[in-house]
Amino acid sequence: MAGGKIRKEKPSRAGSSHFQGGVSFHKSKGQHILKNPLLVDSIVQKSGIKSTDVILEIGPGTGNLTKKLLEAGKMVIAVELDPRMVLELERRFQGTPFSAKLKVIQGDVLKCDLPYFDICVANIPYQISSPLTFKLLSHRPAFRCAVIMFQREFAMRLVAQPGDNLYCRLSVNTQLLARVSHLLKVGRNNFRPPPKVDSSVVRIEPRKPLPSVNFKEWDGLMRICFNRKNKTLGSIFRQKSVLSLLEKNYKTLKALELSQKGLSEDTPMEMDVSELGDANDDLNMEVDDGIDEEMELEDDDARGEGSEFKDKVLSVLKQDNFRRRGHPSSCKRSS
Ligand SMILES: C[S@@+](CC[C@H](N)C(=O)[O-])C[C@H]1O[C@@H](n2cnc3c(N)ncnc32)[C@H](O)[C@@H]1O
Repeated sequence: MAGGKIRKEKPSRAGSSHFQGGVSFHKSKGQHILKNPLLVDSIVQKSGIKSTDVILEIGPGTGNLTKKLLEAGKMVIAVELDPRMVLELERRFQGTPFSAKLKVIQGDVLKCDLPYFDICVANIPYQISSPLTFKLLSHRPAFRCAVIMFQREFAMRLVAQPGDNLYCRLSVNTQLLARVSHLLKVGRNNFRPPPKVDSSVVRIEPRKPLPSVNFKEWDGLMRICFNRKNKTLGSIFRQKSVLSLLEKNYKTLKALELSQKGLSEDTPMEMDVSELGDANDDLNMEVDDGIDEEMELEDDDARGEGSEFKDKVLSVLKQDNFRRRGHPSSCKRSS
């Protein structure tokens, strides 16, 4: 498999601590190696690996976690972007009983086809957190669970519940597809070189079966709910632009229903759920799209032309108590 483009970086000073086995670490590739063996043991133990498991490791680096995974499972498939790390990894296990159990794929995990695996255990480069999470969740057949080290804030957003400050589109979309739980807080000094942020290990267990939802439509709805800073659901859904967008989509849906085709083709399994993860999730929580100042319709205004649809939306808001108040982070989950 082709490797990613390697950018030349200034090597660290000889003798600095940012080396292992003669390999220097590149922060731009998220190379923060786990240096605390007790932490590695704890991650492996909490993963619940069975001796029959095929384990996927993303970004094995110099192999500190890989070694423990090889001891615990039947096979480790490790996807690593950096050819220097691949060489180091192969050198480390050459001539040991582990070499037959290890398959290394050199390349960008976001671009390669993943093989079958039972469980994923990884200390990943944080810049690919969101697309990787949704790539894993769209993988078929679905795996049993993933135990992954994330940047602390990203991890807290994954597990956030309605009412939490960090509850966002990422929380809703992930929890739609998987059960997520926080396993372990990890301080920055457990890594070499230490990153600027703290980390957390999270368990992700795909829901089986997946809820019967058209993910593209769902994500569109979530973008409307969460992308506007400091807006309540009540005011978002009373905005002229949102109402007319929803009405347009509603009419398209009705037209499709009438022509009796199109709908049954969009079963959830056929949708690519990897589209639910985008770069924004890794960088910031909310996108202010600049239409916050748009006029909200008063209920009477909203009942003008095409009012049947607007009435529907307003009645849903009223019914669920979102007419005036209720930021998306305070909406209650039904499951
Ligand atoms: C945080 S380090 C983890 C290293 C090792 N697993 C450990 O815990 O000590 C992340 C690793 O992912 C690799 N990496 C970065 N981007 C990647 C990508 N897109 N696909 C696969 N591996 C990647 C880096 O080269 C690095 O080895």
